[in-house]
Amino acid sequence: MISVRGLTKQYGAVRAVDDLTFDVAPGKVTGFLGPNGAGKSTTMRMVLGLDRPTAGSALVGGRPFGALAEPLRAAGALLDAGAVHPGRSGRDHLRVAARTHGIPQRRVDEVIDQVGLGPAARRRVKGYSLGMRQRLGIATALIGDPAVLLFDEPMNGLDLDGVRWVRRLVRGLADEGRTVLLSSHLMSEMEQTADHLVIIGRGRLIADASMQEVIRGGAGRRQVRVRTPSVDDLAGALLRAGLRVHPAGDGELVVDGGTAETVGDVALSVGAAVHRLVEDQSSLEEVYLDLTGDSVQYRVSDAAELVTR
Ligand SMILES: Nc1ncnc2c1ncn2[C@@H]1O[C@H](COP(=O)(O)OP(=O)(O)OP(=O)(O)O)[C@@H](O)[C@H]1O
Repeated sequence: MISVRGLTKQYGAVRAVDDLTFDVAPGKVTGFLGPNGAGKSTTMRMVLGLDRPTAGSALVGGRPFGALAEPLRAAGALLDAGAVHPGRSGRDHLRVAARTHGIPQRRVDEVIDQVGLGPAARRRVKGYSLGMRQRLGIATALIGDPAVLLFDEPMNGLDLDGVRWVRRLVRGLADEGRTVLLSSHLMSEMEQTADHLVIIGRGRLIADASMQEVIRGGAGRRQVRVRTPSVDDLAGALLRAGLRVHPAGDGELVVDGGTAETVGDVALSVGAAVHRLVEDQSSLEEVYLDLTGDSVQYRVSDAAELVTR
């Protein structure tokens, strides 16, 4: 369990994290989302005691990370996969991490297997691809067999296979009852992986809800597609019920704003047979863009303005 209360970080004039309060529960994958510069990494660093909060607190298992007797056993993290001594082999890096934290050396080979580093573990890190560095970073996070895991952009630099592997890995870790906080800009991956979402913008909390709730919250965009042999009757009844209706041809209507239940009930009330009824939910990407639209710090249009100045 991670508990964040009133967490705030001020860097000079920049309020990187602004009065954040949320919990990350065990047994779930919690996605941590926000535009560039929203404060995700700074929050994770404060959870791990790598940055001192200006105000508020971040606790791991009820205690500040810095106060934990065996920190790597309590929480493991992938923050910056580049932060590894380049002259060491991956295996040596893991051996040092294990030795420093009193973790049995057998864990080194276990995590090498777990992340699929294989024979590459004996090669120097400076020859690693970004994907191999990510795997090593994840192995380091796992070495203490921790109850809490924080992964900042673990899919960066991974190919499709690697991305799917991370998805299965984090799912498995959550299913074992661990607390998993995962940041990623890959919305479709997040939609498939996370159970719960914490969304921030400009350091502030925008949403803290289950994936279902967040996506349903985008219900303004929800559309229902209905096919009926009685297009005119049904369209008229839906309009009278206050819904917006667009004919989509081939006996199909697209209804804005309603749910499958309301459209089905209206059809029943006018005796219109329903041959197909589908609710198109917004994608996480659409809902996310709506939610964070006001808090995006850097926009393509801003960059274009800078170039033309
Ligand atoms: N050490 C620092 N000194 C000064 N400002 C900082 C420092 N670290 C972060 N910031 C600023 O704090 C804000 C939040 O940055 P942070 O890296 O936490 O965002 P993020 O959500 O992780 O972004 P990204 O998705 O781009 O990784 C940004 O405006 C950033 O420039």
